[in-house]
Amino acid sequence: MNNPVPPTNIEAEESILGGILLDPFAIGRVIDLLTPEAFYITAHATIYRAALDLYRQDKPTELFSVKAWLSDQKLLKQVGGEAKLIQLLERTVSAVNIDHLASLVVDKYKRRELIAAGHDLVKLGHDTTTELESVFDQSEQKIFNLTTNKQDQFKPKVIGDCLAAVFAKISQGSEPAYPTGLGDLDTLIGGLIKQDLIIVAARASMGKTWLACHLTNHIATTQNKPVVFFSAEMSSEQLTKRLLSMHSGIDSHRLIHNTIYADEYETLKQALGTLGELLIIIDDTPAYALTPAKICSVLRKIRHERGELGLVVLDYIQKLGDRAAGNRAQAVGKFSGAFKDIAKEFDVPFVALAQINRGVESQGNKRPGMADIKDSGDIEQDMDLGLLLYRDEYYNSDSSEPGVMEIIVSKNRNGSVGTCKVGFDPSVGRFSSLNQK
Ligand SMILES: Nc1ncnc2c1ncn2[C@@H]1O[C@H](COP(=O)(O)OP(=O)(O)OP(=O)(O)O)[C@@H](O)[C@H]1O
Repeated sequence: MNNPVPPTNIEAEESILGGILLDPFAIGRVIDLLTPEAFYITAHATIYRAALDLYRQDKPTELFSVKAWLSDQKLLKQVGGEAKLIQLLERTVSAVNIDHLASLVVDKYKRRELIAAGHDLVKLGHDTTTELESVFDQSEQKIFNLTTNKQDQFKPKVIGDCLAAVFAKISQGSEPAYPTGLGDLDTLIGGLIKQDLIIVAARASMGKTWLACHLTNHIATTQNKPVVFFSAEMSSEQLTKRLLSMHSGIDSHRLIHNTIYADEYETLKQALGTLGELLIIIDDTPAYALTPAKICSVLRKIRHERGELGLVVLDYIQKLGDRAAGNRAQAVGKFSGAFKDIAKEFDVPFVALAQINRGVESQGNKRPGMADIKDSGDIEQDMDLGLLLYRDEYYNSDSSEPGVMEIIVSKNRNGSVGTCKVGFDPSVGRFSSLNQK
């Protein structure tokens, strides 16, 4: 196979360096974007490194200083001597376009990185001594590292910059949180806050998925932003039927079994219309294939095509990863850490459902606590908000509180803890605020 010339933009590299030699303030405009590694020509990277070092020492980056620095480091000859620096300077008229030129150089650098990652993937593919799953994981990670701009997004900021951003948000009245539509819960938690990892935990069949459907539907309806539901538990068909049941009020079991009554068709059609308007995106990749890298790449694509995300939901955390692995708590902890990072990176609330240990059944008071979360690992530290669900009628058929779900706010980094009660109809997954009845 012939080796094509790697993507480069030598002219832009030269103009950037010329601009830096010409204008003492120019480097400050590209320093966050451009690293020395981004230059294809080694001599260019060395000259840029010299300028960076001078800039960090608060020294000018003009010809004489750069030449002196290179000479002191015995690098002047290597980069082509003083003649090279003069040539760069003479070819440049101004540094006015330096930011744009930097983005062109970075673009080519990332393409070269992609090609290098491609070669690594080929090597990984040939390495039959490594388990296929690990090969896939490593491959995804390589691409993930390339496509995330975490360094750019999370670079250190001086407090003045933080204050400016904070003030802009306050004066725009920008919403840091999305109401859940359940008044009492919103009073306690102040809505679902962007960048928070929210864990909704309960025993099987308590209503976690229904609550996730409610939040999905409410945020998609009120915020008009994409809500992405990763359903490792149910197929997209089952989940769609759940959402359709919420909208139509038609019993979910009958929808699941495709046995609706003739007089329900009209209602069904209306529900199809309203639900079809919402930007709810279901990803039912099976649990074994659903890695944080995969979640990120799906979210990145959706954000690119549809704009800022409103909510991410995952059903459910213990279903992911190698379930036969020895240390499940560690494995689950790895996921919760990754979900917190995703919430931050995408500036979105991330709701992850979680199972509760069976042990809670043997307690006198069957209301779960944080310690009851299965394979809890680091979940407790990673989460910003912990919601534990409890229904008395789940345990007592003659419960004095039928149709009521308790939402126990057991951890809340941004507000109070406590319990609120909401109305819940499990046949159609509808939730209501009891105080507003
Ligand atoms: N059509 C229906 N009529 C009555 N109850 C229903 C109906 N559909 C679902 N349910 C009830 O809703 C509850 C299931 O809710 P959901 O699936 O949200 O629970 P979950 O906590 O996510 O459970 P799991 O972890 O098992 O998935 C169960 O108690 C089930 O009996």
